[in-house]
Amino acid sequence: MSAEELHGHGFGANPSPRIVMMGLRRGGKSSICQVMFHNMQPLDTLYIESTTAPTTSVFSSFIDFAVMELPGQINFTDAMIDAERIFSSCGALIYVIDSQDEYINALANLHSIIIHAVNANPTINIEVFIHKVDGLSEDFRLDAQRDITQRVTDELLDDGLVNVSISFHLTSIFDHSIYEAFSRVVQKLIPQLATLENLLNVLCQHSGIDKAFLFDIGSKIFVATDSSPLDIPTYEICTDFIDITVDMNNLYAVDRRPKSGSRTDPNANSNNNNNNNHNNGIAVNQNTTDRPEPIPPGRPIGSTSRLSNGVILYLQQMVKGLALVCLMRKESMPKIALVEYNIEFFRDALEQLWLIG
Ligand SMILES: Nc1nc2c(ncn2[C@@H]2O[C@H](COP(=O)(O)OP(=O)(O)OP(=O)(O)O)[C@@H](O)[C@H]2O)c(=O)[nH]1
Repeated sequence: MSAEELHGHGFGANPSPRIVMMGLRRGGKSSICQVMFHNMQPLDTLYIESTTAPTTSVFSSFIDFAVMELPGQINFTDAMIDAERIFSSCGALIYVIDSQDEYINALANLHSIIIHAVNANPTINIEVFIHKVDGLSEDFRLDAQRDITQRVTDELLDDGLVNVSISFHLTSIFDHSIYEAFSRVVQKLIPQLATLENLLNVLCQHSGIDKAFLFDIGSKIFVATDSSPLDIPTYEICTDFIDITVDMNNLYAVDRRPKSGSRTDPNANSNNNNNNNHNNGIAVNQNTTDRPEPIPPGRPIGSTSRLSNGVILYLQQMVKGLALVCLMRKESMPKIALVEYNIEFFRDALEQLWLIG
């Protein structure tokens, strides 16, 4: 792979901050990108072909991201590969390790990549995905994490690299762990994160909400959450609730496109500009003409549901394809008008933050 090939695949043309994804062959990089950003079913990744050239996935959320996957065989000793150019303007390096395979070679490869990355960009976040943990028992997962963390940090210390920002995540495309890990990676790159968390804390405190998330509806990455403890089952319930809400909205959405011959609705157009990337699931295509037209988004999605244990789930779409998802106890339900009143303030604050951000 030449430097031209590397840079010809969108590096430099895409919105920042960028995330670079690397790792040995068959580690699971393409599968992660396909499942996260292209809605591929995890089982279908079995048939993915090996990546031979860099590929970029762009997704637009509170801020815009480009995730670039580099092929497993990239070699930084090749004079044509310019590590400075790859890493200098990227926010995070995700390194994917196949935990079901012998990982000693992967650790050596990771170490040399960290050295190149940190030399080019000392503030880069190194995110190690200990991947495919669905095939390991709970004990083995923790052992693998402990062993990999120990080996990687020892080697960095030996090289005098003490200030490297490095995190380790146990991941699998077969459960929600990959979404949680990616959320953590993305959150570190959002400059307004502390403000978003503060806003969510204030909203929870004043509205009887136990837990609140700000989700990107398209990718199900959570952009921020309040400071109360987070457990995976809660996160899973929220992502399932988003899926159900979007599906239900599809069923009952109104086609707001102007009828043929009628004048274009200017509001529909301006809505479309704002939400173009995130209108999946907001309106159904009922067009009967030959060429499918882009569908302007309908009303923002929203729904409330009560679980069998009495917990209330509440979802409201906010700006930029983001959704606020809250969990409340049933005692908060009589105060739902207050909750919704406070959420309107939250939405205003979010709009202002987005406009000035
Ligand atoms: N069990 C399990 N298998 C996975 C997981 N993620 C990916 N795989 C499988 O791993 C294999 C390799 O995945 P790829 O996504 O092609 O790996 P890659 O790192 O992109 O490989 P190259 O393109 O060769 O660099 C596929 O058969 C996937 O189905 C996971 O979380 N668990």
